[in-house]
Amino acid sequence: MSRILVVDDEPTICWALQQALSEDGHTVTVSSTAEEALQNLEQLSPDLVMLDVRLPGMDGLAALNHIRERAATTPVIVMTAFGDLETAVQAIHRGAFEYLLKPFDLDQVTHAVNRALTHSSSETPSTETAGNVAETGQLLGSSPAMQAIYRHIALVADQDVPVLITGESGTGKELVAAAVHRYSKRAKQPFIPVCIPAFNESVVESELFGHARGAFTGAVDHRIGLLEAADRGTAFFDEIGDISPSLQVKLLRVLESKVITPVGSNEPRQTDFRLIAATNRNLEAMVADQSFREDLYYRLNVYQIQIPPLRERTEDIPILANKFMRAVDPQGRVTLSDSAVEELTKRPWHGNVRELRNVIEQAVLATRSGQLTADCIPVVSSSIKQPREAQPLDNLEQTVRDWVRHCADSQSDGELDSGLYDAFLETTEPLLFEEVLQLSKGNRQEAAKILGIHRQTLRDKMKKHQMD
Ligand SMILES: Nc1ncnc2c1ncn2[C@@H]1O[C@H](COP(=O)(O)OP(=O)(O)OP(=O)(O)O)[C@@H](O)[C@H]1O
Repeated sequence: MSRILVVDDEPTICWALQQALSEDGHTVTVSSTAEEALQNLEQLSPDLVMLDVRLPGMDGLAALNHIRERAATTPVIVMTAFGDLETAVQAIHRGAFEYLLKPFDLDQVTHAVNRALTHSSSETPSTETAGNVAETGQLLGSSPAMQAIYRHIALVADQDVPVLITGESGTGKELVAAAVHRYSKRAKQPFIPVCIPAFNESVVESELFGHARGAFTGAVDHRIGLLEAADRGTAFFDEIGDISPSLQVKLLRVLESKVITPVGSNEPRQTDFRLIAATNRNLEAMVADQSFREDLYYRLNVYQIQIPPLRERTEDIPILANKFMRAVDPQGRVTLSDSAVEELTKRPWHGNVRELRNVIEQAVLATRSGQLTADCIPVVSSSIKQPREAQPLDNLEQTVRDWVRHCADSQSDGELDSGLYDAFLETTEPLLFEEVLQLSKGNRQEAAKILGIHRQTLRDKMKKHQMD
């Protein structure tokens, strides 16, 4: 079958790989250093190299460069137990076929090996890199979950496809989006965060699409919108699950055509941005209950990166906590005690890394000694509390939201006709009055008092709704 060269200094890994791959009929040779592997490369002429990153002497990434120079078409699977974002990106950019995280199960290995052996050389990732881009907003964490995220970022960065990042609030979605941009071919162009729900309804279109001079009072000049500002770069759409049905339609059109028309203009303009979207909502469920357009969902969700909540990767807490401490205490006067780490690991962190950062910053600023102990950690330091149980009011709120969306959806272009307010009152007022009249045992005066309106107003409204 095939000749496979395994380069790893851990004898148990070499043994396990040798057993599994020989069983599949491959001939396996093992080297414990990169130098030895490179010496034997030509003679062995392997069909595949499996290369560990941390090796004594020359490391795996440096060895990868030499392997690519001497055996350009031989696929290389890079393996690591200590992955960080830079390693993952470097491995993929230097032409690794796959990036496997240890510990791996043997099925995973067999699958990767088979794919690598049957790949066409065009599948090998490009070795062009976006250059050594500055490490701003560094992503930290060494948990398996974070390492898997580094791998996703490395694999998708250069592919220029839309990415959907999901995860609870404060898990680092924007940081991941920025990293995808930073390692992409668009890195030298702008990264434009766009949080549509944060805009006032009246300005959202001019913010997104720009406006022509004189389009409305105060529009003294032509102004380009955020989507045009992102031209040749990346637009990051935060909170995508919270945009109105009519904007969903407009956005879909822009994504399909890559053309925008500024408000008050009839000159469409091309814009070529890469789309990265993020949400803390369950978009699949929203598609199922028709509150999010299915066609838009498929357009956004070409590659998905899910970020688990911090409470599911508590291994990352010490490194994050230390980083946040240094931000407010650059001289390193305060240290983190074991009891503090233990306390931090127990917390539910519903506000995730953002909440951890706030707690740590407060604790460092409040501490009088050189050490943060468990009792220095503020108890409730964030407004984000345990999600409460669903209340009847939540259903009411949801019903109102669904009703508005339903009205918009029943219009072909998602635009709402006027008269929504009256239609809403016509549906809801009779129900409200009925319930309150039941409470007051039919006594209208009492009902009006409960409602907080005048008796005559109640009578008029009941008449209007033909409630006699
Ligand atoms: N892995 C990480 N390493 C270092 N800092 C992190 C990490 N994850 C999150 N942070 C920090 O936590 C804060 C929140 O991150 P970010 O804004 O990216 O979260 P988000 O998921 O986009 O939040 P939201 O859903 O509320 O918009 C930021 O200060 C960010 O720098």
